[in-house]
Amino acid sequence: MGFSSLFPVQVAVWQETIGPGAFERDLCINSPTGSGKTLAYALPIVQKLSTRSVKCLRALVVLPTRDLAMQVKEVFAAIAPAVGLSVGLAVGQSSIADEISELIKRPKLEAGICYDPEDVTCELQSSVDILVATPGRLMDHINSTKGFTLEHLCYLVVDETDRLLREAYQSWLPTVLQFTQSNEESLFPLANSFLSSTFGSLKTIRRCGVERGFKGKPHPRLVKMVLSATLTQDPSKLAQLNLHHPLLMTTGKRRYQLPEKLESYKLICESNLRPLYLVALLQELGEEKCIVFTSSTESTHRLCMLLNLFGDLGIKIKEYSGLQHQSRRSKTLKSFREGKVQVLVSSDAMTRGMDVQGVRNVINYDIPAFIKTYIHRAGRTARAGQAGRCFTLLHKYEVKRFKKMLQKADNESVPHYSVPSSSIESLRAAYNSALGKLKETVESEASRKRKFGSKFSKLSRTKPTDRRKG
Ligand SMILES: Nc1ncnc2c1ncn2[C@@H]1O[C@H](COP(=O)(O)OP(=O)(O)OP(=O)(O)O)[C@@H](O)[C@H]1O
Repeated sequence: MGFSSLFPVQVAVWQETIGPGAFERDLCINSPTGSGKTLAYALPIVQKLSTRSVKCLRALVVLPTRDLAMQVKEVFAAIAPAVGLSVGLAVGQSSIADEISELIKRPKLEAGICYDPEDVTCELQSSVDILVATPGRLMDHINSTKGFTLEHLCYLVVDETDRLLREAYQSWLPTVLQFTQSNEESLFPLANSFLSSTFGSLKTIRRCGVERGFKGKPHPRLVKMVLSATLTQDPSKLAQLNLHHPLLMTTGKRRYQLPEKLESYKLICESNLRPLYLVALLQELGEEKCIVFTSSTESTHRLCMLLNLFGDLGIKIKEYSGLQHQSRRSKTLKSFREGKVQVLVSSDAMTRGMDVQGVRNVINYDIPAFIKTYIHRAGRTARAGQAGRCFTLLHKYEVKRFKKMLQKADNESVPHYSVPSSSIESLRAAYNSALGKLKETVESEASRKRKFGSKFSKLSRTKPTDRRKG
């Protein structure tokens, strides 16, 4: 990967896993954004699985979004093949059938011998050792994919834990924990005897061990690593993970920590002039890659339209939000990574975990409601020890709240950043004209939607008749 040394969190996790800690405890890792948490868990898992002799699904990494899962898969893909391990992705990017064919190996068709695809006794095997998944697709495979089993799972990583614990996501967590319980408490006692009679089937036997540290826990137990830059320390939430002697690994005394080389600034302006200040700031930042965060998908859409109606700013600006289709979002992200787009206007879809090289600036167009959100948004810059800046546009009445919020991350003083008033004045005419055009665009978009909506409802009303005809 071109890295010459490990980052502190990677060294610490290595010590607790491959080093003297020997994976004896589950790990709760709270380390700032961009500190290298992905490799911190990927390295020991790959190291540990490098000696395996039979291929089966042994490590599962769960992430809240598709883009994030794809990013993490790339990290595993960079190191796992070197030791003969395969990595799979279950995020719903392709059809379920395509995904199944990537994840499950069917027995080879020998000359003259056919297998019955409905025959449950024919041995289906995992094609992957490590699976990176989003909760929804994971549940689809657990519920319906033949041959998909968590029976042999040894490692579970819950990345962006606080985000994943916030929602049930079809009860993926209790389901995974249930399927990795001791076999002695198996919900399907008959399945065990059936499986053992199947020729050549592989079994992982989890027993309630009596060894030191394993009392009352199945052994080999499922090792868990949970991570975030803002990891919850609420015991009632962490209890859902059923952790084994959990060890909290953290960089500072505080739960919230900003990257060392991040500089935070505030820009004070009237609410109605925010777009003007934003454009003036973007012009000052020039060609530098920048992410502008808004508070909702709708305001992301409107702001991006407005910026693009400003006339030729000489900056390529695109929208990235949960309102868009995944393929469109992925395309935009690719262009941003490649530097073909300089500014991304984003809703909180981009807030967590996304790692794009060379993002020098983050702008909070809307003040984040919580320090957690500030940390994750700001953390899209100043990654991997690089310098970065986070600007927050504020109304004067918001300054006090903002200061209080940043104190939670030990950030006492946030300097003012001012843009020259001459820049603001020179943009006024373009702003007024852009506002006029925006109104027209929004109206025409709304009427297109209405037309499409009525066509769609007409279609759905005619569908049963068509079906009857057909
Ligand atoms: N040992 C290393 N040397 C140099 N760069 C590294 C090293 N480890 C990781 N990186 C780089 O650091 C960047 C941040 O890593 P990563 O995305 O894992 O951070 P993170 O801690 O998970 O951040 P977040 O909390 O925002 O998800 C990535 O671009 C990664 O390639």
